Amino acid sequence: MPSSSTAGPSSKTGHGIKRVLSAEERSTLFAAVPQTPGAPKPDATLVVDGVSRTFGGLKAVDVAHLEIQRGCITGLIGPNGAGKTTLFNLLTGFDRPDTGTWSMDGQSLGKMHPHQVARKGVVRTFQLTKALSKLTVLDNVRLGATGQRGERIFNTLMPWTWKKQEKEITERAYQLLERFKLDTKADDLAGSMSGGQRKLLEMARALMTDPAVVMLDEPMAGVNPALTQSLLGHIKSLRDDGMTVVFVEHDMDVIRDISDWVVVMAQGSVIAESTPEDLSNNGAVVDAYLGSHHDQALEFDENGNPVGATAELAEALEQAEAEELEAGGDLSGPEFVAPADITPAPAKHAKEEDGS
Ligand SMILES: Nc1ncnc2c1ncn2[C@@H]1O[C@H](COP(=O)(O)OP(=O)(O)OP(=O)(O)O)[C@@H](O)[C@H]1O
Repeated sequence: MPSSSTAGPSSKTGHGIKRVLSAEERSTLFAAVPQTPGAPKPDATLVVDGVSRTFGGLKAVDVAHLEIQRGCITGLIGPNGAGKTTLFNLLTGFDRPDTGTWSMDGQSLGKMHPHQVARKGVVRTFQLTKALSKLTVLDNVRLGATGQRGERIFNTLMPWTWKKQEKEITERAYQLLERFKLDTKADDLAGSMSGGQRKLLEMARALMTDPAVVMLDEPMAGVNPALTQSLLGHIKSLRDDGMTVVFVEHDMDVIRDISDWVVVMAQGSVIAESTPEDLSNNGAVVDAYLGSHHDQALEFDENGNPVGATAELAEALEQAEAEELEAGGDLSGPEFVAPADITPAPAKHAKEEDGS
């Protein structure tokens, strides 16, 4: 494993090695990384090799090689169904691959259950939050602690061994609730919280094990704009505490705002890697992602007729359909593909369009 020469302060207080890098160090570091799929990183913490997962006939994930740089925020993007969540599931023990190996700091994480992966220092949150609505906010966070002594039958016979630990767990849960400004809600039922607050709760729970790598699956989904900025700040603060963050996101503004590096997946594979600034110059990204993205902004006039880039897109589609029919083709089948050279309108997040 290559080790960093770009050293900021490093620590090993929780699991794995944490390294705090300044903005300048991060930008210098990535300036030297080739913008190609599977690019080696100067100080990779997670390394994935040949990981594949098939559902029926569909290859949901087929990642030949991927390295995640320590102490930085890596954004993972790709069209719906690209395999992002499945890759998260595989790497964190929630699913089993058909092939492949992956490791953190040279230690294999394969064939482990999620709580074992968490003990090694890699935690994740879910696209749909998994807060237990009938438990209090505090208890939800406490559940993030793994390997409590009281869980073992032998230890239940010796309450003094776990009572101390119980107290420590509760104290840590309170600290995390304070960090996410949820401490005033500690005794509320999790079911009473808003979508955004649940995302914060999930992050608090994930931090209970003091992880080195935090994987966030669409942390902004379903969050109202007022909380978005606060969530973004919290994600940056994870990195600023030396954690490595990998997060899935569809909103390109968010990706550009907080990612140090972006990995692009399509049809299960990593098809591009890039700095956020260079994303829109990458042809593969534009073709595979922006051009087919569900949040692509469509514009219509008051009569419902497409205008601007949307009109061009509609016209190109009509022409492609006409050509296909003229050539004796059939538009009902899945094999009909719209031309790739249609210039997409700039991607825009749905929440901007509906004004919510
Ligand atoms: N348990 C499953 N059984 C069958 N097919 C699955 C299963 N999980 C995922 N898939 C399929 O695998 C492919 C990849 O799905 P995945 O959810 O990983 O994509 P994604 O990039 O996370 O998409 P999105 O952005 O919509 O969340 C999709 O075609 C999906 O339908």
